[in-house]
Amino acid sequence: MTWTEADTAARIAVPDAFADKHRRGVLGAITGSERYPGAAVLGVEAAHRTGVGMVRLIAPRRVEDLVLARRPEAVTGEGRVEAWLIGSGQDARLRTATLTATLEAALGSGAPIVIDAGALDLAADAAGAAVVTPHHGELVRMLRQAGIETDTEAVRHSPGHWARTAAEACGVVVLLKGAETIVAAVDGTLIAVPPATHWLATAGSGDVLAGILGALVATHAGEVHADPSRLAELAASAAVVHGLAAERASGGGPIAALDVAEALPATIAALLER
Ligand SMILES: NC(=O)C1=CN([C@@H]2O[C@H](COP(=O)(O)OP(=O)(O)OC[C@H]3O[C@@H](n4cnc5c(N)ncnc54)[C@H](O)[C@@H]3O)[C@@H](O)[C@H]2O)[C@@H](O)CC1
Ligand SMILES: Nc1ncnc2c1ncn2[C@@H]1O[C@H](COP(=O)(O)OP(=O)(O)O)[C@@H](O)[C@H]1O
Repeated sequence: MTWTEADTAARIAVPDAFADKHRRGVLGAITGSERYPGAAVLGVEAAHRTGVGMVRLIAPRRVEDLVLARRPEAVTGEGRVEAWLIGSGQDARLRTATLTATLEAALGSGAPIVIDAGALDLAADAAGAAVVTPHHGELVRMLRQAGIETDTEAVRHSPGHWARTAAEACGVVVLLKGAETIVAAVDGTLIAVPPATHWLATAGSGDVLAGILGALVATHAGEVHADPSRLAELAASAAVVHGLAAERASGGGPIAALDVAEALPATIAALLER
């Protein structure tokens, strides 16, 4: 199955007269680190520009300061959230015990969760519906952790096969990034995403994708609770929005990751007008 723009437009939660920032959905983001603070900036920016009630960021002070300088809308510290985004801009090898405990609390909360980059090794601890967003190298690491041996060349050759293998082995939705983006549902169903501009192969564009997906999950958290299979559809929708925003930002030329995030509102408006 190939996910279309019409499928994607149907997964955008448009606020109505009864909307308020809490009802629309609050995304909790545990992202960024001293080493990669920018990833948190990119993810929070992308989440706001995709449309979400609120973003609560839990991060070191320097990360908070940088995010707030760009997005004063973000709220820092703990509080009620409908969904989580964790791991972007983190390195599992450098993780402190405090950060591990914070991530484990989010994973154990039962709220739907988007697991990226430096939290992928904790995916098995998710108590609720979970979607992981690895690139090829990260997928190989996840599979190894599950006792399945492969390499990036094999994943590049058969991305659908390896995404499905990881989804079934780990019990999570897998959004496998790369020149070709594929989503594997927990039951092994594959959803193909139309190819995006290759200008997307630039640092931080994956952090933007994670923020888009976080916002889509936070604004559909009730539906995901009722039917966890919805998560794969939201993952495919995030990838389509990401690709369209990249196309719009690029116009045929180079892009920086933040350009993709900035193009999100016009991209979503165009999708809804279809
Ligand atoms: N501005 C920022 O703060 C940025 C932070 N980032 C963060 O940097 C951390 C490390 O991420 P990386 O992916 O760089 O490092 P990783 O340690 O995950 O992997 C990089 C290694 O994996 C290999 N690899 C194999 N297949 C790959 C593929 N398809 N794409 C990319 N690398 C592949 C590369 O050769 C490289 O040696 C993550 O937490 C990420 O979120 C990056 O997103 C870049 C931008
Ligand atoms: N050759 C390519 N063509 C199109 N999109 C690509 C290509 N390579 C990577 N991408 C996309 O760019 C993003 C890169 O994400 P990721 O590898 O996590 O990078 P980063 O960690 O720097 O954010 C993903 O959305 C991926 O699908």
